[in-house]
Amino acid sequence: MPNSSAAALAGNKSSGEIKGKSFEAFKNIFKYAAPHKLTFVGVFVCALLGISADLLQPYLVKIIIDDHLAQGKAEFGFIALMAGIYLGITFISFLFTYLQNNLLQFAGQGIVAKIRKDLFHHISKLSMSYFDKVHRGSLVTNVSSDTETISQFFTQVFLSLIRDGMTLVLIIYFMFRLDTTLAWYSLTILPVIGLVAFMFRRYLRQAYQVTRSRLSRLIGFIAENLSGMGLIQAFRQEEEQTRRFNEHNQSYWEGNMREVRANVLFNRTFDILGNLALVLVVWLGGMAVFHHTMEVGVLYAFTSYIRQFFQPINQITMQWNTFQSTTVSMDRIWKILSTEPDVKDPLPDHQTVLKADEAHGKVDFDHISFGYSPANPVIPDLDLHLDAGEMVGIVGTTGAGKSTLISLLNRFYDVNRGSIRIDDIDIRDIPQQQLHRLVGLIQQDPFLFTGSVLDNVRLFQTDISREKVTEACRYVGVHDMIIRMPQGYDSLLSERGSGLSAGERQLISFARIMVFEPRILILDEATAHLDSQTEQLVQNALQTVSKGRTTLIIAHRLSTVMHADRILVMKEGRAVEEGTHDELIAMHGYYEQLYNHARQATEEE
Ligand SMILES: Nc1ncnc2c1ncn2[C@@H]1O[C@H](COP(=O)(O)OP(=O)(O)OP(=O)(O)O)[C@@H](O)[C@H]1O
Repeated sequence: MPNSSAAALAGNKSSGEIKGKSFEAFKNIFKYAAPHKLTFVGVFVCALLGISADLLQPYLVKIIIDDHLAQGKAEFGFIALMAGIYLGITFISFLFTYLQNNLLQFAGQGIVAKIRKDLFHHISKLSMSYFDKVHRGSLVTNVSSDTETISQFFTQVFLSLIRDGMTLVLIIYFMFRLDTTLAWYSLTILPVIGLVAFMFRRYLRQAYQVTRSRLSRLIGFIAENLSGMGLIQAFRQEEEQTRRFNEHNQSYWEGNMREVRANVLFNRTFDILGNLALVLVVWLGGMAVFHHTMEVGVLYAFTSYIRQFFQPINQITMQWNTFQSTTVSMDRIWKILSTEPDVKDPLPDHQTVLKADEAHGKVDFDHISFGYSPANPVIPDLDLHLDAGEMVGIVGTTGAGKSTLISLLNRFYDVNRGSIRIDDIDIRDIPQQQLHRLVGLIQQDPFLFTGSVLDNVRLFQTDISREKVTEACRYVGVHDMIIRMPQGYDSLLSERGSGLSAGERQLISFARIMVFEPRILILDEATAHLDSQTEQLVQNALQTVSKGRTTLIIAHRLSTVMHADRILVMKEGRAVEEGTHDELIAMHGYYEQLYNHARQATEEE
């Protein structure tokens, strides 16, 4: 995964450019560590004390052997004192290692929690055009596993660099202190270690990347299947999907096994090298002891150090993989954090305040032009004006640009040419938060959050009272249904409100409108999925909700818009006809064709 993503991220840029970008990402993500500077100093001090205590132990035994036992001095008091000091050192090592781990976790988790918070907040501010381009699944990966990789960097890689780096330096120091010649001999093994580490590193990285990419494919497959479960069962695809799942599962298992085998091989090779070094030390040191040029205690301490010498090297090498995936994760996260939204709030001195309770709701689309790619306009030129409180229906063929018009009024995108004004104020001059309080949107499939009915109606704004919510629900005719639920308004709705019918979900979204009272109301195919009986219920609610609000209704079913004050007929991004239902029928034009077509379909049904 890291490699392919890095490649995707880099596109066809030169490696110099990529390195520059990675460095920038590293620098910026590292800024998150700045507030934890003191904690890191604490980690460093604790690590130094913990490791020193660890490495003093063989030295202490050396003193006991050489200065006392070998000299034939068997002073019980002294040995007991040394044993006490040994125990004390063990306790100090435990204490500082414990403190160092806790401090590092505290800083690491704090850093990542802040990155995750900023990332989520930033993503929620990005424009719709961004979500058109980016796969949502990869954003989920960014927020979950990329931040987790960064967490591993601060808690594991960083720890390894500090702890294992210092251990190595101190071991080398003690070895040279004990016997310079034997220390030099021991270090001859270093180039071999370097070569083995280099060879394995490449192989391990490849194995790791393969496993990661197979895992994300497996996760993607599960997510896709869960969201399409209804369709899978309806088309009896269970067996086929299980077969495909097994393929993904098997391939992930194989990748994992390859990674495990490579890891075991690498660790065992290191063990063999460690034992070879030990044999070398015992052989050379034994000879020296035999010829009385070295004390037995020195040989004991040396063998202890050489045993400990390989572990930190092994650890640092293993962390290299995590370090590489961290670079990729930091790149990806920084790429998101540095993305500017296309739709921006006005600068403070250009802002115009338009509060929902003070606005009239007059809307003007002044010769607007828009295309998702500017070269390919979906709406070439549209001029539409809505009076305050007017209800306008928009009909037209699929792809005529009706939903696009709504997205533009909500400022999910900005127009390429012309302007949209509410109460004569360009919507680009209104802060987006105010604009979204002014304009209420009801979509074909209303989005319900996991939470109680109460919170879904008031959108988790606890300052809105239960009474206000109940009143709104009564108003739109959904109260009776809610109180029949086991916990009434406190009943928990599952993901996207899957426990409710389409009509019930729609009525709850109408209640939201009543609670938030926007001046302008937009319904985008709000009744498309409803049977005619439920549609009637929703129509009644609509009459209630739209009273006194400027309302824009997009509908395929002409019955939904027939009673609007005015109907606009759109074709290929242009308004081709306009008038009341009767006027449009009298024109014998495109609307009449749509109407006759719809009537024929109803009769056939
Ligand atoms: N996010 C997008 N990115 C690129 N093109 C888009 C996007 N959304 C819509 N389009 C294109 O813009 C055109 C207008 O789409 P729009 O959804 O506004 O039509 P519509 O009239 O609402 O259609 P329908 O009645 O089927 O919902 C279509 O050609 C569509 O393919």
